[in-house]
Amino acid sequence: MELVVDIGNSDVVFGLFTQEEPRLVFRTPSQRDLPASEYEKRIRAWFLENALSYSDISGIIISSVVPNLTPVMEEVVERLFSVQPLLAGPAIYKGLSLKIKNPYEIGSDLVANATAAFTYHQSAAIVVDFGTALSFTVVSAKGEILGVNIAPGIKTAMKSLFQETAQLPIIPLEYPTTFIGRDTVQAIQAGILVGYVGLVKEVINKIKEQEPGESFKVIATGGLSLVLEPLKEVFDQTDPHLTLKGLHLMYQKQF
Ligand SMILES: Nc1ncnc2c1ncn2[C@@H]1O[C@H](COP(=O)(O)OP(=O)(O)O)[C@@H](O)[C@H]1O
Ligand SMILES: CC(C)(COP(=O)(O)O)[C@@H](O)C(=O)NCCC(=O)O
Ligand SMILES: [K+]
Repeated sequence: MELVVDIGNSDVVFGLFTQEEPRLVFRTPSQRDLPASEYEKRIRAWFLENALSYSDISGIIISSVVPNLTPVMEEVVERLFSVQPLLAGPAIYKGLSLKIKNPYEIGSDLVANATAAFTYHQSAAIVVDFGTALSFTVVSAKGEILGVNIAPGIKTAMKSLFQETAQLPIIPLEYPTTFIGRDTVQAIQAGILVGYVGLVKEVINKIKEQEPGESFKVIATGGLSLVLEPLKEVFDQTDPHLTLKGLHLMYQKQF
């Protein structure tokens, strides 16, 4: 059984794989200042709750877009499982070519998204990841990563509005039923959620305009991928575990 670890800016997500779909997934906040012992405690609790045994883990891959947490998590999994983890990075990006300036700059989570999209669909793809950042990873029909677009994630935009103003509250991320806010919560929901639907559509349209020869599948993933209901019709597929699955594929492609 393989353990896949996706260290994002909001959460660390762990997935256990024996086949294409993860058997179990565990999500825990990615706090940059926590010691290894705290993450070890959380993984131990997860294994205990699910009656899993450490010796069942035969391989591990870690993707991290939070450099401080990379050595912490490497230390934890080596100690718990006595397995040397593979670290997702340019040395193991197999099967995709990167048409970007610097392969070390792109987030390994985004390469994992592209790997899964291209492996499953064998077509050009735009992967929209609704994480701490909102990202668009563009893959050609030849399996080249053409580039990435990055905007603040939905929750990140909402939190920064709260932090930068005296009177605006944190609001539930629910798509509004009215587009003219009659109280502050409605006003922010209408501004952010309706605005983000437009942002996503416009970025996808511009990507398509720039690459008229490609026929893109549009795939959504990330913790907030279901929040913008009107985008359902824009996405060919929504897969909350796409990044984990891409990392698992990346692991398998090494052997
Ligand atoms: N099922 C869910 N429903 C609502 N929010 C979620 C869900 N899963 C994750 N989230 C939230 O979505 C946000 C983005 O999560 P994620 O995509 O894991 O971000 P990152 O990869 O940047 O850590 C986080 O604030 C997370 O708590
Ligand atoms: C774009 C990201 C911030 C997304 O991270 P996430 O929202 O999943 O935490 C991350 O992939 C990253 O730090 N990338 C490096 C910059 C780049 O991909 O060009
Ligand atoms: K992510």
